[in-house]
Amino acid sequence: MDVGCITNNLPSIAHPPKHGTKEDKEDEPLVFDASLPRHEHNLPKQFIWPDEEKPCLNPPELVVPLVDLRGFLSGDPVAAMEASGLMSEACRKHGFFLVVNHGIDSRLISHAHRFMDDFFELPLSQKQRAQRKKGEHCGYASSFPGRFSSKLPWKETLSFQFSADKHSKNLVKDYLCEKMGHEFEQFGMVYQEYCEAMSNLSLVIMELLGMSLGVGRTCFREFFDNNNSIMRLNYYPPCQKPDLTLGTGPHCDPTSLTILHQDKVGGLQVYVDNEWHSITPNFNAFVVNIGDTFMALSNGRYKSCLHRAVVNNQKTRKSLAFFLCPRDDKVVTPPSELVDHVSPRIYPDFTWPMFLEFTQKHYRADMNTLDQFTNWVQRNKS
Ligand SMILES: C=C1C[C@]23C[C@H]1CC[C@H]2[C@]1(C)CCC[C@@](C)(C(=O)O)[C@H]1[C@@H]3C(=O)O
Ligand SMILES: O=C(O)CCC(=O)C(=O)O
Ligand SMILES: [Fe+2]
Repeated sequence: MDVGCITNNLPSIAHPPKHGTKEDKEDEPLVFDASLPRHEHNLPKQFIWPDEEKPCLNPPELVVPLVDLRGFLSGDPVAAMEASGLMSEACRKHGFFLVVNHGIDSRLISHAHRFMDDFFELPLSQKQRAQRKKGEHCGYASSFPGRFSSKLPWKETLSFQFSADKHSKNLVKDYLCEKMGHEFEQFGMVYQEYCEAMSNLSLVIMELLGMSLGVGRTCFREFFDNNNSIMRLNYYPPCQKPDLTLGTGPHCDPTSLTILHQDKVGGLQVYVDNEWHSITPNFNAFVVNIGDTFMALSNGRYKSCLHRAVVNNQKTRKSLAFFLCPRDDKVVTPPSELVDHVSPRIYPDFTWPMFLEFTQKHYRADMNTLDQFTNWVQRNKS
């Protein structure tokens, strides 16, 4: 896919087409309002994915390595070795692992889920106070009609920036209050606290990843110290034809590391050994996966893995995804220990803002994003 795939002006489903109508109305912007009556049996064609990408029924469950952080967090060197070894095995194969005993208060996680319900159940006009603008990654979006001309995801999202810089302590809260109004002060505070917890957990994981790659505990921790990350709330309403569409299409995360908490409904799937596998929800665990940017940082040793989200016809599904990203001025270059004549450089130097702009303005992230970005960087060099 290239720039041509990104277009806009789609028919509305805010007033669902009458049953059986062939053509949707082409004259209104598409809005996807979960509060609409869910009698819609004929999905608008833009939500119907090609046969080769439609979800498969009852995929096998992926046995995901479960990394217990308790020992490492209490300073036990043997536990640290065990944890980094488990991560190494997972990251060389499919890039996914679970972390438990992470030290994050379960009440904070529950509040974050509850406030998601409060937000996405608001009237559409209120959610649109935070409407995502064309070319930007923050804000409220529903199925991205303004971005893509087909294969629309069956979801609503709210995305916002988190900065670990000490001068940006209230960035999340201030953004959400500015967009939604000061009655969202508590909403903003919960996600400010949640993002701080995610950032701290990311740095712990980066220490273990550094150890597992033999570059030491501080290498990646320092690289992501003042991270400038993205928090995304994914809200997947029930769909009457869940076998025809996807909540989030197949992709590798372009970011560095994703820490995801999914609710008990389930729907995350990972492509391993040429087959889709489900990841069973576990409230006490975060699902962690390597992204494209960390794959480049590791000079290809660790894999950014293809995954997607399916929907169902009974229950709304929610997931909270924290996408770790380096500070804007950091150059993504693998540590020298990971580059030699046996393992030459695979990807060019880049900064995260360059890669993010590529995904927001030039290319819809899928399973080839990093390779397409590499080609784009090289074409724009000459
Ligand atoms: C940098 C990002 C772009 C996306 C959000 C974060 C990390 C994951 C990316 C995404 C989820 C991959 C699938 C396609 C996408 C358009 C989506 O379905 O939301 C991607 C996000 C985006 O470009 O908004
Ligand atoms: O909702 C999920 O389980 C996965 C979402 C995802 O992969 C993403 O937002 O990048
Ligand atoms: Fe993802």
